[in-house]
Amino acid sequence: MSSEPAISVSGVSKCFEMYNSPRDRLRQFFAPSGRKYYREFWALRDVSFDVMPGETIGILGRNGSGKSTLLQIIAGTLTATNGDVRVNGLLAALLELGSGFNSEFTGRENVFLNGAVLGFSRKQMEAKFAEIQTFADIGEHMDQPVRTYSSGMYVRLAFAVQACVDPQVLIVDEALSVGDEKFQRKCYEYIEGLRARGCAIVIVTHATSTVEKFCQRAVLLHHGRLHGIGYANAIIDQYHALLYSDEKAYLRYLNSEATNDAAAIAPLDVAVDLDVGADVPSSPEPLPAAPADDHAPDENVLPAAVQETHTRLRAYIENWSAEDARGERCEVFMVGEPVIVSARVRVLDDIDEMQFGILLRTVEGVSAFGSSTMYHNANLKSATRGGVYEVRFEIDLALCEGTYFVTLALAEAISHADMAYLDRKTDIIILKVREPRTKGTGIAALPVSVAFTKLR
Ligand SMILES: Nc1ncnc2c1ncn2[C@@H]1O[C@H](COP(=O)(O)OP(=O)(O)OP(=O)(O)O)[C@@H](O)[C@H]1O
Repeated sequence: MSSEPAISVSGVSKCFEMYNSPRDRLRQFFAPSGRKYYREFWALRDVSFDVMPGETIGILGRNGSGKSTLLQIIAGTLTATNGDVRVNGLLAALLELGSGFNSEFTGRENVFLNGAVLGFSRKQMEAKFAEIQTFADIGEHMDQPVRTYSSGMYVRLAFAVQACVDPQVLIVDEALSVGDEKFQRKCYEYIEGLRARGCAIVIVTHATSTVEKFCQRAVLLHHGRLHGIGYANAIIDQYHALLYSDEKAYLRYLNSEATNDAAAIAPLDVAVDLDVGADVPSSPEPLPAAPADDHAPDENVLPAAVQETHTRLRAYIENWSAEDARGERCEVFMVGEPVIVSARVRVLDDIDEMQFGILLRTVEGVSAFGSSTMYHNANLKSATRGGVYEVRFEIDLALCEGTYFVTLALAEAISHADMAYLDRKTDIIILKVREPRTKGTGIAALPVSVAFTKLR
């Protein structure tokens, strides 16, 4: 494999011109030079990093932090205001749904169109077509216009085209979350194969479990700046600290990480533009962590993920499960049915006070519900070294039909608004919520009564 970076992003900034009205846009068009009828909005500021061949890197960041803008600049569909991006080899990109296909053309025609954009002749695409068709697995829809496709079919075809051209660089923007879970699995397997062949891959996602499973390194963007770059686990921790804790906890987290492992994380300008408003909760929320396959690890052996991510482990979560009201392990529930999620906390140090949090998220990573022992005045007090405690959440699943992922988190409560994370288990339980007859859509299954009344 080449020692040259497959992607080199250096000093990239992107400024968007924000107009208050279409009139201002027109005025700007005719304005004398120097006169500005717009505000500048810097979506990216001075971002630099390299991706090596055979490396998969995840881009994390809150909504609006600049992830998609960065991907579009790497993919060449958007130009940077300052800085430079170099891509070494054939680049394939799965950007937002809708980009790349002509909706009036059939799937088959779009395959050839996309191939041409990627630099392949018709003959070369003909040779690849059977593989693309098998991968996409959309049957006779291949000869229908893509405007008739469901979003799942669309992603199947888009992924099949981009992946089967055997790129040296692959850019994926959340696109995979649209397909069904089986297809997502197939895509990730394919991505692994590409990576093994030396393809450099950049994935933007809100699902930290995806970054954890597929990426060696990750980048954290915050307000368009690069806040961290390093091992995926370390950046996920930093991302969660940013998402779920308050400013003090985030800064303390960064300080402790900087002392523990200066090479793994390179926090930048944190204090300058830290935004503690908007979607940051005022009190601590659950903080997710590494998924583990083993639900009941050997009592004396620490889970590998825990050993990796915590230099000084003081307590950890083990033996988690989801049960129905009869106490039986269960994955499929009816809307409104109670689930009992339980877990054990193994304590390795005397700890004054701990809170345990739970977070339910959709497949797309949207938080559906979170709670914590702190919210219920049920924190674990005066836990002693060697102790094992069980925590149980009984939750009525008032959620619309869908698949939800449960994350568990354990934190030391330092003061009411401050905490330090001890362990997290990200997306370790799957709950499938079913409804025999649809009564609502979205996430929350709110009680509804509705009726027509005859007035005349
Ligand atoms: N064409 C545009 N004109 C003006 N502002 C834009 C434009 N495109 C993006 N932005 C702004 O730039 C910022 C970064 O957007 P971007 O889509 O890159 O964020 P993101 O991290 O991908 O967000 P999300 O997680 O919500 O997809 C946002 O504040 C967005 O509103």
